[in-house]
Amino acid sequence: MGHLGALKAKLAKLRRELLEPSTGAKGGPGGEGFDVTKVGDARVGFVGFPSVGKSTLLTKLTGTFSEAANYEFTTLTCIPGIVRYRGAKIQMLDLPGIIEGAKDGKGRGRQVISTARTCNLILIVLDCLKPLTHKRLIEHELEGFGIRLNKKPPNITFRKKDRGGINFTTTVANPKMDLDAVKAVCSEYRIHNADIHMTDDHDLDDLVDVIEGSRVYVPAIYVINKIDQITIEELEVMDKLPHYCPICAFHEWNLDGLVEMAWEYLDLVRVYTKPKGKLPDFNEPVVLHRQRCTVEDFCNRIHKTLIKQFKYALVWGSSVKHRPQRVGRDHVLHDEDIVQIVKRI
Ligand SMILES: Nc1nc2c(ncn2[C@@H]2O[C@H](COP(=O)(O)OP(=O)(O)OP(=O)(O)O)[C@@H](O)[C@H]2O)c(=O)[nH]1
Ligand SMILES: [K+]
Ligand SMILES: [Mg+2]
Repeated sequence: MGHLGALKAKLAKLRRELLEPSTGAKGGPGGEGFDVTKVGDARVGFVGFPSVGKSTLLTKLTGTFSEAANYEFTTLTCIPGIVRYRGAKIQMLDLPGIIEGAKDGKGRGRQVISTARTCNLILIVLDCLKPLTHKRLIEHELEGFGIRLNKKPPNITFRKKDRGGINFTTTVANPKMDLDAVKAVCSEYRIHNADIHMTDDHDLDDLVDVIEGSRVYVPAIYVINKIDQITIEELEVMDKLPHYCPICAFHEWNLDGLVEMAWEYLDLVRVYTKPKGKLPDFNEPVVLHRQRCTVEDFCNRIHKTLIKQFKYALVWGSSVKHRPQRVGRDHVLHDEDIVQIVKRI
């Protein structure tokens, strides 16, 4: 296991070097995405092999035209569109097709994957006639670029020290890694003193991720397109797989289902503002992400300086017992709460 740890760490270091712009033999900034401004409340990127139907999907979902044709690499740049759903504005990005080796500089692969890193959700678009092989290849490309799909950041705390050697503690009964392996990984990174504590059963890859840093954890949906070409029996099998969403972009089958699923995966929280003495504004919710949805986050979205004048907030909704209830800035809001900010005078 120690040997494996050392190898995994070596591999991760080599991968990182390969991706660093300075070492790119072909020149040019390797790690840069397309120059498209982030707008709206969340960003969703379409990643897939050429001609799986990404542009057809963008056009049908957003009404923004993106050229579609039956030859590969029809799309050569990033085409943004917007979907309005439940009061939120969701930016959708059609991207050029990627091929094997994309992350290492093939085609526009790096630009595509760098842009995918900036998304709150990735739609991996697959042609239902060859989904499994393509799925693995795309996952491999994204993972090689530090993107972790449908995964939480590992529950490993890592603290470097000046002395005392490597300390590995865990609450897990039969952990997937032992002290030797942890030491081997650390020594690859020339770390000889550190406290490492693990609460969930993670593996060596997760440890390497924690030490390497700069990983992004993004939800993903496997969008199985062109289901007009398969039988109902085949469709039923695919429909049951986790994170799968079968559609037919061309005939607009199950696009509602896809948007609904995207909404769930984005995990957004809508908060309605209520000016004093007036009815709440239900048309323009403030949209927050579930991980950052305190009253303070809400204030910061309305105005930079609002929190400085903040006295307390009145909240109506499922996050409180009374209606309204007085809460402080740390209070965590729920979807569809109504908030009135009371300022200091
Ligand atoms: N049968 C069928 N064909 C589809 C469907 N969606 C798209 N297509 C066709 O597939 C071909 C490729 O579609 P595009 O939308 O250009 O695919 P893309 O993924 O954007 O392709 P690139 O930009 O080249 O990477 C076109 O001929 C589309 O008409 C579908 O649901 N069913
Ligand atoms: K195409
Ligand atoms: Mg396209």
